[in-house]
Amino acid sequence: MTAFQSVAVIGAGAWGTALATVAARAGREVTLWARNAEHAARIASSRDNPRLPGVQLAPEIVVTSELALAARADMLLIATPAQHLRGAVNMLASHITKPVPVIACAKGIEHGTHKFMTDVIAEAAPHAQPAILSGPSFADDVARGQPTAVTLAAKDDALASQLVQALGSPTFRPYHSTDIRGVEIGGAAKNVLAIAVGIAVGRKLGASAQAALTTRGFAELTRLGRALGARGETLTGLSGLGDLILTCASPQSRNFALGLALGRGEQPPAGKLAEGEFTAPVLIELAASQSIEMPVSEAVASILSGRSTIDAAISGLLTRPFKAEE
Ligand SMILES: NC(=O)C1=CN([C@@H]2O[C@H](COP(=O)(O)OP(=O)(O)OC[C@H]3O[C@@H](n4cnc5c(N)ncnc54)[C@H](OP(=O)(O)O)[C@@H]3O)[C@@H](O)[C@H]2O)C=CC1
Ligand SMILES: O=C(CO)COP(=O)(O)O
Repeated sequence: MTAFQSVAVIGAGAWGTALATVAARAGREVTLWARNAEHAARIASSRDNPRLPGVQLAPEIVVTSELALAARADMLLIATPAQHLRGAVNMLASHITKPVPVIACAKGIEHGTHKFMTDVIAEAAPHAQPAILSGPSFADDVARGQPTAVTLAAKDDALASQLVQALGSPTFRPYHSTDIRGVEIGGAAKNVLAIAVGIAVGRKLGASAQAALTTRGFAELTRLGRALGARGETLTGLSGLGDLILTCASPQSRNFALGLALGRGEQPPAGKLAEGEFTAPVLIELAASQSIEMPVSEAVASILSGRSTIDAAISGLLTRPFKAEE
């Protein structure tokens, strides 16, 4: 028996829809909230979400645009884009009058404030118990019940463990942790690094370059993580190295796909959320504030902002002074 019988997922996108399926598979009573009433009604009747085509939503999942209805759940999963998470939690705040786990499922760092998702939750909803869920998990794979493992971190280890029990199943295996910041850094940075690797592949630099760039990207992710107090086992775990490996190796990743298109000189896929595009500028601001070098992320930010061409950025990385590996 779980302490959390009912789950509400806020944000009926690809990831929110997949997470609703996860919670239903785990035996929870599930409500999926969409901000748009028409979108909610269409999903409720068709059981199909255009943001996750080909996946039939389980009949027992309630789909609504009524926030008060969703907010009644024992635990809330926030699956909006990272830059919109504050807005969503602000809307929920008046409904959260007692301690309720609010799990950030978005991967990013807030523009302007440089805040990570759980800090945004804490600010926007003081009664919330913030947690973060992140790891190598494509929504389509998860929704189809393919085996997936992620990290779920909360400040309190017992709470993290209870949340794992509430959501876990043989095909969705969350590992609990108390290293909230370490989990958040991995999920945010990997999206930026995936754009870089996608560019390299789009430029046909070869599999060796793809491996080198992924590895050196992990080195800078680790540098920032250590500076912000992340644990080694988190950075080398599912939410760090695990998600980086996944996202840097497959065009199924929208961030990798964005980089691939840029590298090929093509238009990026339309209407697809690539969080790394939004995270890049704030990630390098954060790194600079910690005096941490993140050359790969810097290159991505300069390409995306138009400050540098792809060829100049690649040349800049390849002509960096030789140094000891760390
Ligand atoms: N897709 C994936 O494989 C995975 C995604 N994630 C993370 O999940 C987060 C969401 O991504 P994903 O679901 O893929 O993105 P999608 O683009 O598929 O969906 C985003 C959802 O957020 C909603 N939304 C947008 N703006 C707001 C807002 N201001 N307030 C409330 N809801 C809003 C959208 O509503 P509307 O439809 O009305 O526009 C949409 O339902 C990202 O941070 C991503 O990194 C994590 C793991 C896997
Ligand atoms: O976070 C994800 C996989 O873990 C989804 O990756 P993209 O956002 O790059 O599609």
